[in-house]
Amino acid sequence: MASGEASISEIIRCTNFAAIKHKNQRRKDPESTPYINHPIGVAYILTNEGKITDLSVIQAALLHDTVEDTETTLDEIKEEFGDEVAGLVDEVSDDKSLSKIERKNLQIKNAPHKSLKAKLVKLADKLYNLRDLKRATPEGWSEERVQEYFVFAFKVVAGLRGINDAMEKELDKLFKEKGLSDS
Ligand SMILES: Nc1nc2c(ncn2[C@@H]2O[C@H](COP(=O)(O)OP(=O)(O)O)[C@@H](OP(=O)(O)OP(=O)(O)O)[C@H]2O)c(=O)[nH]1
Ligand SMILES: [Mn+2]
Repeated sequence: MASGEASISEIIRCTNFAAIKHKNQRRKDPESTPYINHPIGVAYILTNEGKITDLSVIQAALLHDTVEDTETTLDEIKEEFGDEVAGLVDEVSDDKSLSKIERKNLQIKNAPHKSLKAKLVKLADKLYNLRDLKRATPEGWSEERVQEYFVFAFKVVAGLRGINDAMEKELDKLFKEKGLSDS
């Protein structure tokens, strides 16, 4: 079998796994969009805009919120998708036993030390979420909370820069609209 065909099968297997894991979860927008739209959209930002075709990065993107937000364990990811993908999912997962403030601060602090592949997933995750915030305000979020998320994302992205011009330019457009800029 050609390697491209093998990758297509792997990507669909991975998408199916994530869809099953997120099946009962919805986004926080007023329409309660199915949660799986987010990991699929993150993977699509990576291929379509980031021009990333590395299989492990795309798999990690599809799986990136399974361990953090569902019952899925890293061992399960390892069993199904191997050590590299499991390592990437681990790198992009917050430790949910910590307080929200601690988790957010750790993301800012740790971003510069992540692997290149994990940084790519994190950039695409933030780009998706900021576009989503622009599209619809999550239920119960004030304008202040939206702005706080932009400021938080800006600080995380500061530690992820210099790796993908296309995604960084798109992020900068959104930051600029919110009065955030590097210079
Ligand atoms: N913009 C937006 N976000 C939504 C929506 N529904 C769910 N989310 C998720 O909410 C998280 C951001 O909300 P917060 O209040 O900051 O975080 P929390 O869910 O962890 O408490 C993101 O998690 P994450 O992907 O793990 O990213 P991050 O928190 O690590 O940045 C995002 O994917 C929605 O409708 N719009
Ligand atoms: Mn996410």
